[in-house]
Amino acid sequence: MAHGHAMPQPVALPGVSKIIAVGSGKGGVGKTTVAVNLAIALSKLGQRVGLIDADIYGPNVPLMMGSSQSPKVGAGNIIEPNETHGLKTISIGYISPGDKPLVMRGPMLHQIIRQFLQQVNWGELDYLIVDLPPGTGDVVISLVQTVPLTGAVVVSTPSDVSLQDARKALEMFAQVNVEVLGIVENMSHFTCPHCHEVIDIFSKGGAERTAKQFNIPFLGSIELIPAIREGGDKGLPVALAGPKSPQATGFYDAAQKLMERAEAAAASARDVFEIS
Ligand SMILES: Nc1ncnc2c1ncn2[C@@H]1O[C@H](COP(=O)(O)OP(=O)(O)OP(=O)(O)O)[C@@H](O)[C@H]1O
Repeated sequence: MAHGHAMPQPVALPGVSKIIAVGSGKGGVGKTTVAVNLAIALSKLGQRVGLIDADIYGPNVPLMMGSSQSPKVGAGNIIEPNETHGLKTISIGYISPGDKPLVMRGPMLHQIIRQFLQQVNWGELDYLIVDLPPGTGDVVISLVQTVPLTGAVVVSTPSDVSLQDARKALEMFAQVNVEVLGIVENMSHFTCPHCHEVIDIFSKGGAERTAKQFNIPFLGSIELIPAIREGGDKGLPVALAGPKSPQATGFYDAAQKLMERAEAAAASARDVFEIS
């Protein structure tokens, strides 16, 4: 380590075994929908799961989770996360609700991310999922400076514009040394409920091809289904219906694959730690 002003070293959160960031590059591709449903699927598969809404400017997790209580702050300024649908969650939306835009500088953003990680009473968790904001890497930098990440999931639609941004997200994670555990293709195709014809609204298969090209696991595709949007708007994500629900199976398949990848990544990180 060089002398002088050393970069802050990330420190693991006691009790939290894996931290996974969900990013997309492009907004509106369903990143929060995927993060929330993956988190619920993991929890229904027996994992203890927390969810951080790291989108400070446009927090959507409270609406999608149907939770809005202000979190309690206890001794030592420790924040109690909201417990909804079996998950522990924190969002700036719980603290500053309403539609007022939040204006803040970079250091404040960094501070909030640190607080969400270190000052929330997460307890024992198998997975802490972090829903990243779309766009630039500010929050990712705050994250990697604060805690060691197990890896990231990149969400994209199959359209070329979305994939172009997904590739940027892949490069960003590579730059900060975060392993991408997989790509999820969202809004993959639409099955007409009347004629059962499959319509590829945003094209199809592009995310899988991108995954192959970058040698990254493909975690699966999620159909464009009105019930997924309705579930999000009502605060009752479709994954709550369990793995057998036709609308939720895509999320459960992706959650299973993610668990395998995350276990492998966590195990190899432990090996490196023990050797060094
Ligand atoms: N597979 C899907 N089928 C139907 N609707 C979907 C699907 N995925 C997402 N949506 C809907 O698309 C809209 C955008 O999704 P979401 O808010 O999750 O995107 P996002 O990428 O997190 O956006 P941003 O980060 O820019 O706020 C929401 O209304 C959501 O319910």
